[in-house]
Amino acid sequence: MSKAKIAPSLLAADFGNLQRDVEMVNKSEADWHHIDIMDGVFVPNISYGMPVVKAISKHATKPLDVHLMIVDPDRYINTFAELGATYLTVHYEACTHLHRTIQAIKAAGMKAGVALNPHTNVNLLKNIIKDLDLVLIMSVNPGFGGQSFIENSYEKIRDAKELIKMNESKALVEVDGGVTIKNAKALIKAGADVLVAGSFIFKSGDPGTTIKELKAATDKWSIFEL
Ligand SMILES: O=C(CO)[C@H](O)[C@H](O)COP(=O)(O)O
Repeated sequence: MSKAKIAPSLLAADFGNLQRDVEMVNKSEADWHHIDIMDGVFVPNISYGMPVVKAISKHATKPLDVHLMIVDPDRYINTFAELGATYLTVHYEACTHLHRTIQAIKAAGMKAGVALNPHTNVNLLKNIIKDLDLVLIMSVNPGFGGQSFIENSYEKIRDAKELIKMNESKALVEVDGGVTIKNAKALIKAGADVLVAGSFIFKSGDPGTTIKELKAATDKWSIFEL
């Protein structure tokens, strides 16, 4: 099996020192920059918008993994392509015409992901899974960092992996919310390919070292213990 990727969530970064924190991720052993866009409508919080993503993109040297927690995401697909997003993930619950949205993301040159809220059944993706590059299992209710991990997420990760396998999809399984070094092993064992971690990394005393430790631990589990 391939090694799990680490995607630090910049939602937990110090916005007064955003360039410093983006450069810390550049220099670290993390794989992607995870960028959370919240509109105050789909989720009860507003994070940041295009000017901030533009500033992140200017300094980031790793793939931008953009998670849209917004209604009607089709309006901004081309904008995020221009801003340099590698992955663009929309919410299943926010898309009336999900197939059309996914095709538009791919036509704009990005990899397409679908995120599922904690209550949303993974099997609802059955008819679109072959078209996806990423399935994002939300392991907290989206909108805020620093929440507790929802335990039934392990089962959803297993379900997503099974659906991907059954349909010969190449989609990666990403998990987001309440991820720490304590649950990382179980998440990888359940089938997670990408771990998003915000508070655990940025609220630690030394984020670069925390990423290194998380990466070292996940590499070990990916190779030797599963
Ligand atoms: O999408 C998100 C919130 O909606 C965040 O990426 C997620 O919550 C990560 O934060 P933390 O690791 O602090 O839980």
